[in-house]
Amino acid sequence: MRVTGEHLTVAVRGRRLLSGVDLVAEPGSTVGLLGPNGSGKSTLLRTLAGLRDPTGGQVRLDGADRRTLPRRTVARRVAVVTQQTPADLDLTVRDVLLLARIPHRSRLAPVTTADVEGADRAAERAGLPGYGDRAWSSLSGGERQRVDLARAFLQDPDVLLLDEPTNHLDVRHQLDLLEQLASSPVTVVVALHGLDLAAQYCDRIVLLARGEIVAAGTPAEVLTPERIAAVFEVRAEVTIGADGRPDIRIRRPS
Ligand SMILES: Nc1ncnc2c1ncn2[C@@H]1O[C@H](COP(=O)(O)OP(=O)(O)OP(=O)(O)O)[C@@H](O)[C@H]1O
Repeated sequence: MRVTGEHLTVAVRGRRLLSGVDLVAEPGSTVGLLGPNGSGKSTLLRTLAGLRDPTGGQVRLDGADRRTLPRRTVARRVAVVTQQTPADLDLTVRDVLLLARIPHRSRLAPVTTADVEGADRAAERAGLPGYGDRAWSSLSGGERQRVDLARAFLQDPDVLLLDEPTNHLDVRHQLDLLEQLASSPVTVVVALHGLDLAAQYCDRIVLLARGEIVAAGTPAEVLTPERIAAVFEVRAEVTIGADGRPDIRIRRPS
């Protein structure tokens, strides 16, 4: 499914959080949103996800205005993982995973054994075997994040919108997740802070600063030392590898 943001503007009390942002995520591609703190990455993701209405512009899914599509269709086809999962949910890991199947079940249909088995298998795939009965609130930050991501995949969506999904993950789980995203047929838009990981795994990068797009294109086109210095105010050495992707080394300030 193609995700398009057309000239998206978001303003709150006269302050522009996004200004005329255009973005296209082609079916099956992985698009990375990069930018400094407060540059508008979460606002853009939440707007694409329909969690926030744009003040101007529109979001299209395969060309159709998102607002004209039935809610249930969108809930089935678009999975969202934001940074704002409440910590005090009185739910088990299995309960949280079962939420993924709600848009796929007919109304009032009970949870089936197959649903429960599917949820437990998803926990196992997330590296959390036997965690089904564990209280959600007892999980570590990284474990919660892995369950959240497992829930998104269990939804079997066409589009995944992820806000900093690696921020609690150890390095191996970061790589596992990005491998999974890059190799899946799902269209992914993902906000990331790691320039090196984004460069290695994303098909395209959209670089934001102060609510506007500074650059968009392949990682090699966008992540040049000059642009990294201008936007992030750090010095970086960039070499292009045999695969055409930039290898980014952030230097200690001298
Ligand atoms: N509801 C709101 N009211 C006022 N300002 C807001 C609101 N939501 C976000 N902002 C502001 O909009 C700007 C963009 O925020 P956003 O969370 O989109 O940035 P971000 O790029 O995701 O940042 P980070 O890297 O820190 O997560 C910030 O300056 C933030 O303070």
